[in-house]
Amino acid sequence: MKIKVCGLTKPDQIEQLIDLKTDFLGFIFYPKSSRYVLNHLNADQISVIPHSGKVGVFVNETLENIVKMAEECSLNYIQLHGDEDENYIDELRHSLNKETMIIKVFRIGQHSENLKSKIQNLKFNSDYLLFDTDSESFGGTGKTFDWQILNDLEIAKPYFLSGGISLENIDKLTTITHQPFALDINSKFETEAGIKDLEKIKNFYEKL
Ligand SMILES: O=C(O)c1ccccc1N[C@@H]1O[C@H](COP(=O)(O)O)[C@@H](O)[C@H]1O
Repeated sequence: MKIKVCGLTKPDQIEQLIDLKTDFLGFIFYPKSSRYVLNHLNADQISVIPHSGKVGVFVNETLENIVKMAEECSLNYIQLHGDEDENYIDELRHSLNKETMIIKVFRIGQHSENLKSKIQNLKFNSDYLLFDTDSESFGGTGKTFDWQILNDLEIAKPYFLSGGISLENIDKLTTITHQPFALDINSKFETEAGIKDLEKIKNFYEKL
């Protein structure tokens, strides 16, 4: 199973994660987040990171800004973490470089009764799905959702599992029938927002 480490802000930590063969490096491009990458790194610094799994996380951002950031930062994946609809994704697809993949997020909360029909009716114009816990801040809360909900869905795309994944709950992964393509870890592996605890991440790799 692949691993994405999200919310990166520090060049030395990015280097260490590359040495650990981390599959995806996640950068938050949501200005309201405490992990907003452009407060720490500029576009050139992100662009030269030697990795083919650079993911930019956006929340209800304009198409123009996403395309600009994708180009300037040489992003390989765009993670749409807001309320972007299928028309928006179609437009984005046509505006992005052909090699750039799109990950559409479904935030699962208390009002997710119609999630099943939403997923079943999708045109699936994204390349990947990502399931995270819903919250007012959109993500990065460290809270999990009930993973059993996934057992009730037909998931027609490879998906990232996210939302409060930690060393403590990773054992429960076996209760999910359709296994994730990748695990997305973030706030449970930090000493403070945007600063990763590399020892914890190494333990996580060993536990998998
Ligand atoms: O991390 C953030 O600050 C953030 C802000 C807004 C949208 C998404 C964000 N992060 C994403 O949230 C999930 C889960 O994180 P956590 O493990 O619950 O802390 C992850 O996909 C991040 O990409």
